[in-house]
Parts: sequence; C-alpha cells; structure tokens
Amino acid sequence: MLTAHKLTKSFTDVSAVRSVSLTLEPGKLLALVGASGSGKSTLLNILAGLMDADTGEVRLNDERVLGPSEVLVPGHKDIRLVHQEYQLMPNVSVRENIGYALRFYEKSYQNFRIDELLRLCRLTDVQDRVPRQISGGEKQRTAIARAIADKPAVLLLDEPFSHLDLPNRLIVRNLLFDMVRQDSTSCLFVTHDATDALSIANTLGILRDGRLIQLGPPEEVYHRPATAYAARMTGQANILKAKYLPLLGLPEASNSEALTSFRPEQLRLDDTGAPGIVRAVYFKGSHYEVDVELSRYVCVHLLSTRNDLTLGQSVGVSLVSSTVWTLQR
Ligand SMILES: Nc1ncnc2c1ncn2[C@@H]1O[C@H](COP(=O)(O)OP(=O)(O)OP(=O)(O)O)[C@@H](O)[C@H]1O
Repeated sequence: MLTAHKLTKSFTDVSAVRSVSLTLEPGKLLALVGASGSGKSTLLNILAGLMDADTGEVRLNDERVLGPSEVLVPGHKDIRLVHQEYQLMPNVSVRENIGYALRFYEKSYQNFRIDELLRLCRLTDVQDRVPRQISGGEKQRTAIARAIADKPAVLLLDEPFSHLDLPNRLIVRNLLFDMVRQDSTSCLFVTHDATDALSIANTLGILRDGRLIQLGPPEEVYHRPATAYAARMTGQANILKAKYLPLLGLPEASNSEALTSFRPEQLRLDDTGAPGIVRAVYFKGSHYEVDVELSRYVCVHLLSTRNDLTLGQSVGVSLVSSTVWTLQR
C-alpha cells in the first residue's frame, strides 16, 4: 500500500503541493483530477521518489520512499512513473524498449513476458519499429508496457489519455483496468479530464492549487461535489445561486446566496415544467445538449433526445428537487 502523509512542495513563488495525504491500495485505481497548474505532475514526482517534498512523507508498505537527495539513483524499484512525454529510447525498437525493463531476467522469461505485453498492449504488429515510426497511441502503450513489464507494485501515470483518440483511449483504459485487477497493481493517474477517471477509478480526488479538496468514490464526487470547481472538473454542471431555484419551480433555500449544483441529465424537458426559451442546441450523436434560458440572468444546460428543438422555442423544464446539491464556498 502506498501512503502519502501531508506532502508539501513549494517552488520560489508558488506552493505546488499543499498538505496532500492519500492512500493507494493494491488492486485499486485512484484518479486525481485537476486543472493545469494544480500540482498534478509535482505530486506524481514526489510519490515516485523523483522529487523531494519540503515536508511530509511517502511510504510503500511501511517503508519510506526516499527522495533524490537521499539516494544515488532517484526512484523506487517498485514504483513506476509513466511521463506525459513517454521517454522511450528513440533508437531501439518497441520490443527492445519493453525488453529493457526485463534485462535482468532470464532470456526465455524475457521473451515470454515481452510477447505477452505486446499482445496485451496491442503492439505485436509494430514491435520492430522505432518510436518515431509509431503513432502517439502506440507510444503511450509502449511506455505503459515498459512500465508494467516487471509487475511493479505501484504504477503512476501522468495524463495517460490526453493525446489519444477515442479508440486508443478505450484500449488504454481497458488495459489499466485489467492490469490492476489481474496483478493487484496499485495505480494512480492524474488527468485534467475526468471522463475516463469516472469510469475506471475506484477513488477520485480533486486537486486545486496544490490542495486535495475532495476524495471519494467517483459517483459521490460527481453527484456531491464539494465546490463549484469540483463540479466543473468532473463534468458539465449547472451552478446556480439558491435564490434562482424558484425559476425551476423549486422552493428557495434558506440561504439564498448559497451555490447549488445539478447535472444536465438531472433536468428534463417537460411541458408542465418551468417556462424557458431554447437558446442553443448542440448535436452530440446519441443526444442533444440544450441551453434553456429561464430568465435574463439564468440559463441552464440539459440533455435531450428530442430532435425537434429550434432556437427561440418555448419549452418547459423540470428538475427533481432532491438532486439539487448545495456547494461549499
Ligand atoms: N521546477 C519548477 N520550478 C518552479 N515552479 C514550478 C516547477 N514545477 C512546477 N512549478 C509550478 O508549480 C505549479 C504546479 O505545477 P505542476 O506541473 O505540478 O501542475 P500540473 O497540474 O501537472 O499542470 P499541467 O496539467 O499543466 O501539467 C505550477 O504553478 C507550476 O508553474
């Protein structure tokens, strides 16, 4: 089990990581979601033993993970970090890149394991090419294959989905999901886009300005985000002051200035609902995203499968009151 206790890291004029504590269990996937500059990469480097924290400590199964100032070769033998830039060896093949991680094993096991990883990561057909001859998705999968080759206890990934198209995202997502279950790997990845995190993570954390502001099961963070930032980082959200709830036919809350949040899918087009005017319609394939203006100051975003909506059309909107969530400031 990997644990971080009150990690803090500052650079000259910025606090990149502020008192972050977390636990990562074997066979579990933890995703940290945060905007650019929220401290994701800094935190990963500290967890991997590649950067010294100013205060706090990282432990792997009760043994302290030492920072670069305390060891000759930075990094921990049971923890792998897959960087955003993949860091593959440019002049050797995909097969050799993966094999490098297995160089201390017997040749027959090396070959068996490389073949297995090539299959698992769908790289068999490009195994003899060098990195500049393969796609971004293949590079990403090669970096992951190399990182998991000798079955590390902990796999850390920096934005594993950011440069990938949809088919590649699904391949990498399934790969991580299967690997974590089969090998009981502890896996932590950071991302600025929660889409994949919501579907595979056991636990989701929200990082803001170096602080872990929320940590919990994805459903809980999605439906009960701590703040407006947590709501927006985990998907589309309607954020409304409580005083505007009557526009949706709901009773006004006691604190009219409190911020409330609800998801687009929690709103329904309903002829008997609160009146509004369609201001935008976006085709999304399986459904439409629709902006409905409820007043001069309030516009809500909802999902609909109706294909007859036109700009300026009058519609009714309803929301189940129990789904309105009050945010912390
Ligand atoms: N070596 C450094 N020297 C000075 N400041 C740094 C250094 N590394 C990071 N920072 C600052 O620390 C903060 C956190 O940076 P970090 O790279 O960890 O964020 P991030 O969430 O990974 O961002 P991104 O998603 O854009 O990669 C930022 O304000 C960044 O400018």
